[in-house]
Amino acid sequence: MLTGSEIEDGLEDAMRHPDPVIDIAKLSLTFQTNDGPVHALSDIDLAIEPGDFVSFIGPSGCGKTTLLRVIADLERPTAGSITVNGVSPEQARLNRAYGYVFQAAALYPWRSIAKNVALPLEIMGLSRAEQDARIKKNLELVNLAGFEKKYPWQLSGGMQQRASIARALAVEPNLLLMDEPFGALDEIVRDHLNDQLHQLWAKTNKTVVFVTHSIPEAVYLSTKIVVLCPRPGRVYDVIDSTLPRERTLDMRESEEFLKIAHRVREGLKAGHAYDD
Ligand SMILES: Nc1ncnc2c1ncn2[C@@H]1O[C@H](COP(=O)(O)OP(=O)(O)OP(=O)(O)O)[C@@H](O)[C@H]1O
Repeated sequence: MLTGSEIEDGLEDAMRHPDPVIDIAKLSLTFQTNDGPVHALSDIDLAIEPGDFVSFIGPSGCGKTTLLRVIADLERPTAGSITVNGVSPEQARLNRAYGYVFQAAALYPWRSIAKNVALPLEIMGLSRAEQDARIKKNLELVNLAGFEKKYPWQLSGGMQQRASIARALAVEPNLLLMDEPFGALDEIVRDHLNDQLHQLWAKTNKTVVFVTHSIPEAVYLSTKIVVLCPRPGRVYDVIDSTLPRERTLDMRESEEFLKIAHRVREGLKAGHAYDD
């Protein structure tokens, strides 16, 4: 039988080393195409802890979206293993473990903002009262309270993207998967949304996996930055951020920020050199 102090030690250890939300080992994915095999992902090892904000960054074609799609069970790996919340990606998808945000807001133009957020909740068969409560809570979280009755075309691009984040959050996942959600927006709007996303993450304590091409965006938002390189798509570097969890946009001028950005840039350069 375990003694009290052994149980305490075990609990402390579990708090220090929580079970990863995403655990990837020796994972590869090869697409078979008419032009021959495409090695989109090769030998990926990665653990993502609860509450992490992880960015995948790398040049076009290095497998960022494919890796996100594997986590979401939209692609199946050809080798290796992956668990999401301790179960297979398929089971995690069935458990509605994650919300997925695409590059385009992908809102239905004939539905109001509230009705767009409600869509997955209708599919889940939630009561009307529960749907209304979740719509209200999540639109408030993304600062869109008061826009329930508007249609997507009445909102700016940034607001539409916030609405699509509210829709992803409405299923109450512990994991948010975001594929270049701000890639199509101008820099000022993007800065603003990065700030809001950071606050939202800090408030909700979700685990976020975020695909980006932008070094400042990755460094500003992430607790962990995964630098990928192409042909075959693989992990070149994993950087645990030394910035405090609380972030402000003016930190982007700090020495620490520039040091991390430099390391990401070096990784991207080295990955390209392999390709040339
Ligand atoms: N369904 C598919 N069939 C065949 N090849 C594919 C498929 N999906 C992706 N690929 C290939 O796999 C590789 C990785 O693609 P992926 O879209 O994951 O890269 P990415 O890093 O997200 O690129 P980008 O930054 O341009 O979005 C590329 O060579 C791509 O052409």
